[in-house]
Amino acid sequence: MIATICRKAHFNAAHRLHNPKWSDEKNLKVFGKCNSPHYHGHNFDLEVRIRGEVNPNTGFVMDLAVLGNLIKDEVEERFDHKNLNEDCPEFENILPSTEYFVQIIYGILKPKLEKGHLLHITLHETQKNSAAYGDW
Ligand SMILES: Nc1nc2c(c(=O)[nH]1)N=C([C@H](O)[C@H](O)COP(=O)(O)OP(=O)(O)OP(=O)(O)O)CN2
Ligand SMILES: [Zn+2]
Repeated sequence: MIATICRKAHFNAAHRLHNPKWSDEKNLKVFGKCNSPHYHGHNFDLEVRIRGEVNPNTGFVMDLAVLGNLIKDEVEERFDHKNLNEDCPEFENILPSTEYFVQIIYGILKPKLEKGHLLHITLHETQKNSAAYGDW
């Protein structure tokens, strides 16, 4: 039997949307208040879904506590209370949009999973804004 499990996590981070290839005027026009040179913060909510075969001996696709620790060690420790533009090498040449951020988190977690486990991530930047990326 195939099932999908989900673990949620939460962290805070600051960012600024600014494309260095553009003038300050164009950045302000495109990104508006998100271009503020003083940055702004978000309370990010993360949903990590794993799809795979249910192990008949445990009833688990994967132990959710193990998945929780993986997210804590690899994602929360790395990004919580960080300035994405200034503190995180992952964003050195990448805009810290939700679309790119969710793809970066996928790239961090995917190699840590068992072969055969599919991964799908949703990252909520605000209660209204989110992006998703994954194997399905
Ligand atoms: N496709 C995307 N659009 C936007 C992103 C993004 O990551 N992907 N990010 C932002 C900003 O980070 C911004 O901080 C949040 O945007 P916005 O919805 O304008 O802000 P609010 O939550 O304050 O929404 P209100 O409707 O003004 O309450 C922008 N766009
Ligand atoms: Zn923002």
